[in-house]
Amino acid sequence: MGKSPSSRAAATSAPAAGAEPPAPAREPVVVPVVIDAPQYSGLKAALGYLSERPLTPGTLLRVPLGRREVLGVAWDTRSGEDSAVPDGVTLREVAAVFDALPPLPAAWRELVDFAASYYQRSPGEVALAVLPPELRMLSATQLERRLTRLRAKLLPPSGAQGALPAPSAEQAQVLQALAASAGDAPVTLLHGSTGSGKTEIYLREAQRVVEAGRQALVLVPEINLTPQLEERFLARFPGRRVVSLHSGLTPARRLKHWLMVLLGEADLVLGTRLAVFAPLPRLGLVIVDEEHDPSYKQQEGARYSARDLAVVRGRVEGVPVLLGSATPSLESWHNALPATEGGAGRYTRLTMAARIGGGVLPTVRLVDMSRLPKEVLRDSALSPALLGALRERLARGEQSLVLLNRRGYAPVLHCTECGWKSACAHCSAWRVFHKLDRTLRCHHCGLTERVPRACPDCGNADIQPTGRGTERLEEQLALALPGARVGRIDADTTRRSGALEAELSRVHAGEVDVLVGTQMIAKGHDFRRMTLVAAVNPDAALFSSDFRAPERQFSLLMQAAGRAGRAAEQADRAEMWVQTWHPQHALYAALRTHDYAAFAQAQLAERRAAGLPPYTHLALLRADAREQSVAQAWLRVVSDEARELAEQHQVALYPPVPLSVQRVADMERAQLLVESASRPALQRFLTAWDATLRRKRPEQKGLLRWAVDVDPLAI
Ligand SMILES: Nc1ncnc2c1ncn2[C@@H]1O[C@H](COP(=O)(O)OP(=O)(O)OP(=O)(O)O)[C@@H](O)[C@H]1O
Ligand SMILES: [Zn+2]
Repeated sequence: MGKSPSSRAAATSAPAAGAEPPAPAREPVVVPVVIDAPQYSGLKAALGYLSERPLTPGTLLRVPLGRREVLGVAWDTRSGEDSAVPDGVTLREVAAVFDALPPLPAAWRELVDFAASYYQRSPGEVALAVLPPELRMLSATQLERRLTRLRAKLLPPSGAQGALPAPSAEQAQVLQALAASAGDAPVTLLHGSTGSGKTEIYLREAQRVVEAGRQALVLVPEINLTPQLEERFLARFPGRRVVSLHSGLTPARRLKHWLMVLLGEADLVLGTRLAVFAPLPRLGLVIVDEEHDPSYKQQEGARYSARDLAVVRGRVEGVPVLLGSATPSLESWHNALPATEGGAGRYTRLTMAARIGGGVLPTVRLVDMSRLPKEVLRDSALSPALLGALRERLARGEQSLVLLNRRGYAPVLHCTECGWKSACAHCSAWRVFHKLDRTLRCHHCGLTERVPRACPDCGNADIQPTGRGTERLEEQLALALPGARVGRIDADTTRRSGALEAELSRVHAGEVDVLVGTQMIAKGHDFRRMTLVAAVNPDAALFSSDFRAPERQFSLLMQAAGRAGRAAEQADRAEMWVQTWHPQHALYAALRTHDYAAFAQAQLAERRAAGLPPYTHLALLRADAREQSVAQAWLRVVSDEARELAEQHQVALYPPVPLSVQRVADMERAQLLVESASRPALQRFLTAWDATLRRKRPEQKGLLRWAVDVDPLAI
């Protein structure tokens, strides 16, 4: 290799082995660069910048934009495009090139391009949203300094590995099947009961890949919720580098971890949805734990599904993808059902029905609340029978978990005199009463005020809480079970960093008898002393207008039930209690028998009959404005404009409607549903419609923003 500065520069930016290093160029060339430009700004494609030498696609750089200088990524020249400077066009020059970093891999750019086109955004918006924010702040020199420091501190990781548990018979079968098919890079759905030992499968699969010199990517729903899982991974890879990637890291840490990934120094990446874009140069396997979890769907900006992108990534890179859950999403279940059973037959399905150690799943008990005398329910959310069962656990020194998916003390305060209620001034929602700091808080916009001493409308001093949240439930449990150590885990008690870990370790250490909480505690945790789980008020989801509500509720309850009886010796006395006014409901019947397959079959039949996903494909066009009529008017205009286009693509457009929580932070929200039997047809329609959306946007005075949501979670 030559020693002249220009050939050194060319060599650093040269593509991987095999390709000719580009000759030092004298004429400046045009480099396509993607930058963070939101969709509505009208910039969809890459921008051209001048560079004195060709830059490998994937190179990070800084470019001028207006009066600012922004971070960008050199992008691929599309076939037919010329890198010569076009006549009569003035292009600006690249401001700085991050030569010290390897370019982002081609597979990474392909994934970003796919996500941008599928979710109707610009590649730049997707790319910049998934790069560590800290990168934007750094100059090339500062980054180089960070890299030097990072490399100096990269000591070989140490730690000794304990003895591995011998795989159960089912685990052994699954491992064998996975090893046999790995070469075909399949997508596998691992349907394993709660406590069947799915994590052990992930660990061993990851180990196989890492030992072969490749890297494993493991996605989890919310890393902070499961510190236990991170520890298990760390403990299992001594001498290897396990790196976490999620938005809870400090900016400096997130950059450091991301750099380790890009430099190929990380053997295993454990991360949340944004980690699906981790630029691993030697990827060998993608695992998606709890693949049904709604948090895999990004809800703002580029609204991507990390689970779906994981599958795309596997295809792009030719590596296996393993999706795991005790309650798979109906989409994945449908994909894994063989065609002979009415499914799509796209994924391989592997099953682990038994719990580790041979323990059974908890007995499900339904308490018919409609039979209880009114007096009983006036003061307490807890039926006498459930209280009795909790006392039994206390007497035996076992733990219980009480689930209520609503935080705060009471969802609303009301005046007993004039009927005033604690509405939020900025949202179409009630403000929740939090007793601890005596505040009324809006869970949508965050507006927080002291509880008024008297009714703001009539001055009556008697204002009362209606309904109950976890804070009130905790108080009632402490009263009803004297001497019991009651703990609570929800978004309020865990705001302080480290608080969740502390409370969870108290639970694991047996210092809590009854744990109250929201869905945060219902999933993933490997509690060893829990023999009772109770859902206090789960009925609301039965009558929701959202077609996914039953699926979500069933999965939540089944996951919650899975926290009980995880230690085999206690499993036969483990119980899941459900307090309900509708004990006959089919959802509870399926829960009683732990029959996910039957529930899925019934739901899929309903979805097919109603023309809902996975049998049709949906997208939402959302619009926000100060007034509802303005938002809806714009939706109507762009929908009218698209009438012919929709017909041509066999896509149905529904009338605009307000969102179920119509106003949030003084913003009126409306949406329009787009539906098609064919995914490609929907894609083609959305791409063609995009021009209309941009053209019509400035014509609508008062429209604040709009966005397309492909495969929306809720409609
Ligand atoms: N082969 C094995 N031998 C002994 N113990 C095992 C084995 N496999 C897993 N375990 C233990 O069994 C327990 C349950 O396993 P794990 O947490 O992986 O279940 P899971 O399938 O992920 O459940 P969930 O879906 O409820 O999270 C854990 O404590 C784990 O350490
Ligand atoms: Zn509000």
